[in-house]
Amino acid sequence: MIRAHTAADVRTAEEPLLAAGEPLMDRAAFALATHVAAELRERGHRIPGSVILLLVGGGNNGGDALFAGSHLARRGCQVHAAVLAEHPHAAGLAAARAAGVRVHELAGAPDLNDAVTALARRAGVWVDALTGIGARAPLREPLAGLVTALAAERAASPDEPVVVAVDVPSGIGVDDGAVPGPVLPADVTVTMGAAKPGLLLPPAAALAGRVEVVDVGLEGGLAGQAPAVCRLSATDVADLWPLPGPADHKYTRGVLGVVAGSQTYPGAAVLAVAGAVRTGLGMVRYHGPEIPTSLVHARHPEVVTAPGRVQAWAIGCGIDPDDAARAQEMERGFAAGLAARVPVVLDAGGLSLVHDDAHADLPATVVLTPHAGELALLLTARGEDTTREDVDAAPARHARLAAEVTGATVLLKGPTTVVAAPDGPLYAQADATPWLATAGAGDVLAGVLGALLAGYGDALAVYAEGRLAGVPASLAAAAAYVHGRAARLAAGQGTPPRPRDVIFSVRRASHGEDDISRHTTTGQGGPISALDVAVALPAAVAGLLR
Ligand SMILES: NC(=O)C1=CN([C@@H]2O[C@H](COP(=O)(O)OP(=O)(O)OC[C@H]3O[C@@H](n4cnc5c(N)ncnc54)[C@H](O)[C@@H]3O)[C@@H](O)[C@H]2O)[C@@H](O)CC1
Ligand SMILES: [K+]
Repeated sequence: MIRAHTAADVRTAEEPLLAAGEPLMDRAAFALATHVAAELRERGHRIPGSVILLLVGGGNNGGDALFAGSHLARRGCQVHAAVLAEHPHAAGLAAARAAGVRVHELAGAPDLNDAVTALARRAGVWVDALTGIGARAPLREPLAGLVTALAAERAASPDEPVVVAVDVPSGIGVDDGAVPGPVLPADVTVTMGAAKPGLLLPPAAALAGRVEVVDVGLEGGLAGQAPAVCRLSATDVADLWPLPGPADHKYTRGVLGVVAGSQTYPGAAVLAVAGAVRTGLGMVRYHGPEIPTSLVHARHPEVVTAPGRVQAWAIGCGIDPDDAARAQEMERGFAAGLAARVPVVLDAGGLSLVHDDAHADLPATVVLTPHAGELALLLTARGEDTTREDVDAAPARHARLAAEVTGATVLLKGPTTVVAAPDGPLYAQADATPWLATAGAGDVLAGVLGALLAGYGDALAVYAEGRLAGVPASLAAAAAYVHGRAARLAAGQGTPPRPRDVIFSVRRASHGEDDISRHTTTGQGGPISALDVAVALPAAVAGLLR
């Protein structure tokens, strides 16, 4: 699991170490230099003679780069430092000069953008050390204008330079993932001590590239702090996955009640049921009119239509809340789920059930699965005027707000799926592929999540009491992971990139385990349908449990 900690928590953890004279910046700089060298090697460049540009701001972030630059200069690189602050890190500057780094003091220069762009044009690696966790986004001028110019230069450059961000891409919201101004997109972010929330959360996460976490010795200090954002890896999901034992039968494995699909959208029923059945559970009880029931049966003869006890509900895919009969059925399922204190997934039309506060103060075992537009409608209906654009600009904040307003767990769908409970850590899962942006994919996810929640059986009922309210959130993140993994398999892209929790300052050899992700995430893959995703689920789960 990747655990991201806020800037304040990182500072608290580093304080006693700095007081004890621990060389945190030396470790950070050495690891940074090692990663830059590895990037050069990976692109087939020799390290001696490579041209590197450091973009140096006024704080310790700039200090990291200056010390790293001195290591690289000693390894034969031609290192240029564009120093953009009046008072750069003094010891870092001295070390850089002593090692032969060419220092260009450009603070206040009238032709700043031209001067830095000219240096950038000659460099194969740009190290973004303008600001780190000590800065508040957005970047101020003149750095904002400079970053805009550099981003344009990079996009126009025939052989794009590698951009390595130090700690965070300068200008992102470190704690909230906001992108309120210009940011130079990075290929790699080398982050110190622990991942930061903005490296996992959209929209900033998309600007961070691959994230390498450097162990500078903060782990002990951070162990006592709750992470702000988590990202589950395959191992975490496997640990959460309910496995059938020899004594299990269909009822102990979990039964899911599904209210999905309608005359108008019959396919949603098939897809939600396919998602559930192929994720693995004891039984699906489907509630619906003749069409889509006949379609569901044609594809899944194992589905039962007789009402009875269930351990979870999945409600709302392919249902228009204005369809009175279906709306009534949704309401019945929801009320039954709440009364029995079993988990309920509300998707699509099912979200209308919480547009008013008729069911106030929901338990965290109710999981809402909106996309950005649906979340905006829900928040607006609950008195928090919100547009889709607002949600896209700050997905995590709005998911959390919806969780606080309703009490439920909120899984906000998007290229990065964000899960928020009313409290506890957020989850940010980026396991899928853009090929997954296709009709019906969300119906499959509702089925996956419903099956996983049902698989926990009555055990989850205790969480409805408010204890361990974060468990449904971790299961929702696990469902997003498996859904994304199935999509990648279906698209022919292999398994999701393996998040690397900690990369030690000395990088392992290129055949090491850490390189698995590169081999499995190359190829662009190809188009998939929602049903393809459902079909790939058993293999996705099996691969996970291997
Ligand atoms: N936390 C840790 O354990 C470690 C942190 N280190 C580094 O130290 C960094 C934090 O250093 P600092 O606290 O000095 O702060 P930063 O270097 O992040 O930022 C401070 C500098 O940015 C400028 N600034 C602030 N907001 C700005 C804005 N909106 N626009 C333009 N300029 C702005 C300030 O004037 C100052 O010069 C980390 O990001 C990391 O790179 C490492 O050296 C060692 C270990
Ligand atoms: K930076």
